Amino acid sequence: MIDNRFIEKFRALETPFYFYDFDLLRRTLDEVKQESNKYGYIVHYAVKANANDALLGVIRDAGMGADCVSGNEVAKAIEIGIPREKVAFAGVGKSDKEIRTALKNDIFSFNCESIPEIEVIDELAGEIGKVAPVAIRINPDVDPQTHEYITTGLKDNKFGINHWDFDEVGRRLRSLKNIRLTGIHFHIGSQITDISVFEQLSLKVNKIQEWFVENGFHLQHINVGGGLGINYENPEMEPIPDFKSYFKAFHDNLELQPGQQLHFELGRSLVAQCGHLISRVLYVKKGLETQFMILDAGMTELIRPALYKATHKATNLTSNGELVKYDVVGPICESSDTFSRGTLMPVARRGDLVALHSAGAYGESMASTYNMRDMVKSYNSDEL
Ligand SMILES: Cc1ncc(COP(=O)(O)O)c(C=O)c1O
Ligand SMILES: N[C@@H](CCCC[NH3+])C(=O)O
Repeated sequence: MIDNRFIEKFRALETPFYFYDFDLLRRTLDEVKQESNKYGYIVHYAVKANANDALLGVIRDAGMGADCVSGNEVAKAIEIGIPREKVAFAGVGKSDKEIRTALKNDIFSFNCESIPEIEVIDELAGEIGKVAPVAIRINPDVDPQTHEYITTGLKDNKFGINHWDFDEVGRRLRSLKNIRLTGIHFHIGSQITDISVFEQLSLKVNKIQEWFVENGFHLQHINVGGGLGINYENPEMEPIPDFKSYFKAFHDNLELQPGQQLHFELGRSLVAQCGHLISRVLYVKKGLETQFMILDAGMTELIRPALYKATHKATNLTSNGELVKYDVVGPICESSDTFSRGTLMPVARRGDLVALHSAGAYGESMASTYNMRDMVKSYNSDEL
């Protein structure tokens, strides 16, 4: 999964660090463009998945737009050179400062998540004599069949506007002068591996679109968010996700009006498999019934296992000895700082390099300095 020439380079580097394989990233972006172009669909990148500068540069060079969830993400996308007319801003709690940043930058769309938010955007746009382009984020109540913490489109989730508020939204859209409705937006969750979920979403979108048409609203675009999952258990079998089936699910089920554009905001499926967290074995220690492999990387660098009990396949890059069962853990002062339990891996020694795979999405972007640790570094295949 990681070319030997890079492993040789890793030996001289201080760990832990993220390593991004930009060749795989470019191939993934080529594939997503090829499959989405078949239907004229437009793909944006969800910056929250990974805002690493070099990685964002590759995304920009691929011509993608950016889905942002904070004022700083909006500013970063624009600073990196993503055209402002391809930048969208979502999020349930946009602050006045963040809204002003986005207004100042004349972004493509504010994806609005509540009636009070629409009113504030109207007010702040009015103060500077602008009309803000607004897409209404709708909660379609579709179960994405994923972890409850990354489920976002069920009716009791905090995200989006529910159907019982549509009439009220319609009144605001007609009366407020400093906003302009451009589209509707959905995002039902992340790490979705059952394609039929996207078929269900498409059918719900058709129904919801009917309401807007019946009420005299024209929608230039529909944004169905992101969510396509990846193979964490066997990343080597599926380095590039099945974009073909993904886009086809929408094409076969979602009815667009003439001239209407369908937008996507993919995060994980674009960047997860190109990223690996590289660490060293600090100690191997005997537990009651197990052996602990204690790495110099922990939940500060990759929080997903601690937060969602997520799996990241681990490989010892420098040992091919006999297989031993390990609990692979980090150095942080929390019992949840555990990457996996009872994992069969080649016998480990102090100093071995261990990679945690599929870590390009929600790895570095969720890293912290808890326990006063250093912020994790990163390298990519272009520079090594
Ligand atoms: C509004 C929005 N769009 C897009 C994404 C990207 O999702 P994913 O990484 O699952 O493709 C997210 C994160 O879940 C999101 O909250
Ligand atoms: N951070 C989550 C994804 C959340 C997506 C944002 N809505 C993960 O690591 O899987």
